[in-house]
Amino acid sequence: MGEQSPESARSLETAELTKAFGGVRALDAASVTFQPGRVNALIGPNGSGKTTFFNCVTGMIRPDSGQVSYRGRDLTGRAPHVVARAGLGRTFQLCRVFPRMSALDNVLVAARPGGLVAKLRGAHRRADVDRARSWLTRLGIEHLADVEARNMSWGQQKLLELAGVLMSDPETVLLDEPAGGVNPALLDRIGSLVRDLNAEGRTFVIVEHNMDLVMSISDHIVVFDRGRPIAEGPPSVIRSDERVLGAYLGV
Ligand SMILES: Nc1ncnc2c1ncn2[C@@H]1O[C@H](COP(=O)(O)OP(=O)(O)OP(=O)(O)O)[C@@H](O)[C@H]1O
Repeated sequence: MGEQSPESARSLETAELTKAFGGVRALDAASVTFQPGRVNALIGPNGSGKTTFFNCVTGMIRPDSGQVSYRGRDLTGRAPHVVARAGLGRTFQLCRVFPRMSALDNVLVAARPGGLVAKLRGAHRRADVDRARSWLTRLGIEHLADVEARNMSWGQQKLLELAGVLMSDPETVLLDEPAGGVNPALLDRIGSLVRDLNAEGRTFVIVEHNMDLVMSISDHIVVFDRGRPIAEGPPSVIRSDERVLGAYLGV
């Protein structure tokens, strides 16, 4: 990917990333750069390839061709735990938590690959427990530490999943529809949390349909249509871009 500036040496980049499902080109030679230190958003109409992009970047599915690199390191087709260890954390559109485990245990189990084994042995490290509690506190759900995830609201479960991701201290966090199905109060909390975590040095890439949230928290927006970027820039530019409007209207 040529000579790199210090910024791009730390960025998340894809080059010509392509993935087809049968006859559908979910990703069509998508070349994207997400700079470090920003709140980046990835938006686009339904079916434009956003989740497939996340899945290819995080090793959930293997692209047919093209490359994924992070901080100058080639991560193409690497397993999810390798991608996570490289500093990329991720939440899912359909939030992934263990429904019959307490909130605290969910965060502890997410902390490390051996977390579930440690849980079964009842042998969590004190330092991990303290850290898990402090993330629950930071996300405003410490009062639910002993509540089973299935008894928490959808929005609270999303915060819980995020707490688990943050336990691994990722430098970059990929959020898949953080606002989906979340009530307005919690939405505000998620928005300010993302901004605060970003101010502390964490990079975000957020797939989101809630345009109010996207426009209010993003520094940089990439717009997908039919599996590839069609526009990018700050919210002020994206808001008035005719290609973006056209993509959403299907013209
Ligand atoms: N596992 C799969 N099998 C078959 N087709 C798939 C699969 N995953 C995605 N697709 C197709 O690939 C295209 C891109 O889907 P993708 O979920 O990546 O889009 P998206 O932008 O995330 O959509 P949404 O905003 O609705 O979540 C769609 O046409 C979708 O139907």
